[in-house]
Amino acid sequence: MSDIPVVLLTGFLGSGKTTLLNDLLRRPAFRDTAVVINEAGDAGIDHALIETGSDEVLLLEGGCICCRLKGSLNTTLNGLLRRRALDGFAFRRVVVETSGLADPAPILHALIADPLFNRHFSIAGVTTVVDAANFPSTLAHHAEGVTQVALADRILVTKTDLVSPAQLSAVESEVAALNPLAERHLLSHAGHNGGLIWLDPRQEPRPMRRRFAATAVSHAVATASLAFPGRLTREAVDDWLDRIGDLFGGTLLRLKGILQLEELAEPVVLHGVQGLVYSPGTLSAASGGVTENRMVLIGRGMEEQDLQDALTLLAAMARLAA
Ligand SMILES: Nc1nc2c(ncn2[C@@H]2O[C@H](COP(=O)(O)OP(=O)(O)OP(=O)(O)O)[C@@H](O)[C@H]2O)c(=O)[nH]1
Repeated sequence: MSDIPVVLLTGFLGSGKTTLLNDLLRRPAFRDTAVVINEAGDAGIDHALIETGSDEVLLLEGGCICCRLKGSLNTTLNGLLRRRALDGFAFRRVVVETSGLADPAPILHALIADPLFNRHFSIAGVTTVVDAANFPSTLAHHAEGVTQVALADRILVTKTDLVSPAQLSAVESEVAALNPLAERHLLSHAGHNGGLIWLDPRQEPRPMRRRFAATAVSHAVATASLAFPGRLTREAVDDWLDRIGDLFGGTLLRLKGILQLEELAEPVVLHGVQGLVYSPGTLSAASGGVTENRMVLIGRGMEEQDLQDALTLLAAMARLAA
């Protein structure tokens, strides 16, 4: 997979996204990063990153590219590709800082649905910043805050310096309940850990900590994951995707999988968001050596048992085809 990896950086208003980004952009290892910023209502970002720049795309000191979101994200990313071809703006990865009020699901959905995006880019994960000091009130009042955590591959808890150990532990429990599988990091000052925004570029779903994990969580977000042996046919996978599409429709927020297909030596990566599924390609043996099947499902407003049943069905199909 030689596409340009794109990380979505989400997190509620004021959680510390820009602080982390500023830190990331100062690191030599991230010189060739393009940053897309959703400007809507984000006055602070102007000061922090683009200051007086009136151009939509700005070459930052140190070599990173900073770009304001104009129109859709897809248009902006394609504009970046054009600038790369015309002006030689070289970049090898993209971080998209979403607005603090954004639900990442429709953003991922729009990217996945765009053939042009899939030709040039691939989704390298969702990093969500959680403000330890304000998380309880964010959860109580803003549904976007729930989805931002539920869909994350990596969660960075900021402002741990502003809360007591008991408060922090309550926040950690809430976060773990919403998303038991995401990698979590506690930051005492966000700016010192910007590099954590970036996920493992292998773009695979995170390894399962347990062979089977399914959790009923608050806010009606359920997560289930399964690692299972065997090989599947393409037809079996299509059939399973049709079935879970009929069953869950838009309530299935996210699907991530690595599947071993009968026809292919290397495992196939699957991404799905709100009913739409795509495969960015195969995982080379060099980038992980995954020999089993892995699937993660995240849904909203459904029974945990439904997700478990869907995964059990897929595992049964693999056994039949093995
Ligand atoms: N004490 C403390 N302050 C932090 C930490 N991380 C960020 N801040 C502060 O929190 C405030 C908001 O940080 P930003 O980085 O602007 O947050 P943001 O998520 O980009 O905010 P929006 O643009 O509104 O979505 C700033 O004053 C930061 O200095 C942290 O870990 N500890």
